Amino acid sequence: MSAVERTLVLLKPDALARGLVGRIVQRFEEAGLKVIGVKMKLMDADFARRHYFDLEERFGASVYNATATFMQQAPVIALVLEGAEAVANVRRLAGKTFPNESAPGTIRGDFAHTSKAYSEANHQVVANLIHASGNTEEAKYEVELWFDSSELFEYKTLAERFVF
Ligand SMILES: Nc1ncnc2c1ncn2[C@@H]1O[C@H](COP(=O)(O)OP(=O)(O)OP(=O)(O)O)[C@@H](O)[C@H]1O
Repeated sequence: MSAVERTLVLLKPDALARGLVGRIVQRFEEAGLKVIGVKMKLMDADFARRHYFDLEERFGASVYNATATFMQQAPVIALVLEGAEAVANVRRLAGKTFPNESAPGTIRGDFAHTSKAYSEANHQVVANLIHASGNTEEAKYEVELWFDSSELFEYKTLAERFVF
């Protein structure tokens, strides 16, 4: 079933360090997605564990530790995006986990280039610029983890909410 959905995006420390915040947000806006929530936050170890609660189980302790440490080294920008099938569409715009496998035209494919092999040789950190919720269940969990409902903008009219 297709629907208007909300999804969480994190602009990771490499996106901020490289000055790509505006260009990445522009990609989502150009695709018709609306920003309905935004904040900057320095994650602590507890919050990183809550955000990446299944990463250690999926990829092991070294990937978890490297990712959690990387995400805590500088603030990230969290966005809630709203649009038609926003979860899958944001993943499509983001590209694959490893930027070298991401098609040109995607955010990771256009603005990054490193590979799994490079990541393995460099402390298991993949500089892939953004996080995007993986599915609708994860999106619900992550939006509620990062934002209070009072921090999200509710579009009041169909014209405001319309997604192209
Ligand atoms: N093999 C790996 N080596 C290094 N880091 C990894 C590896 N696998 C996953 N990660 C890190 O964990 C994050 C989450 O992994 P996941 O498989 O959910 O990736 P994704 O769905 O492409 O990205 P994200 O969930 O961050 O949007 C990745 O974005 C990356 O930062």
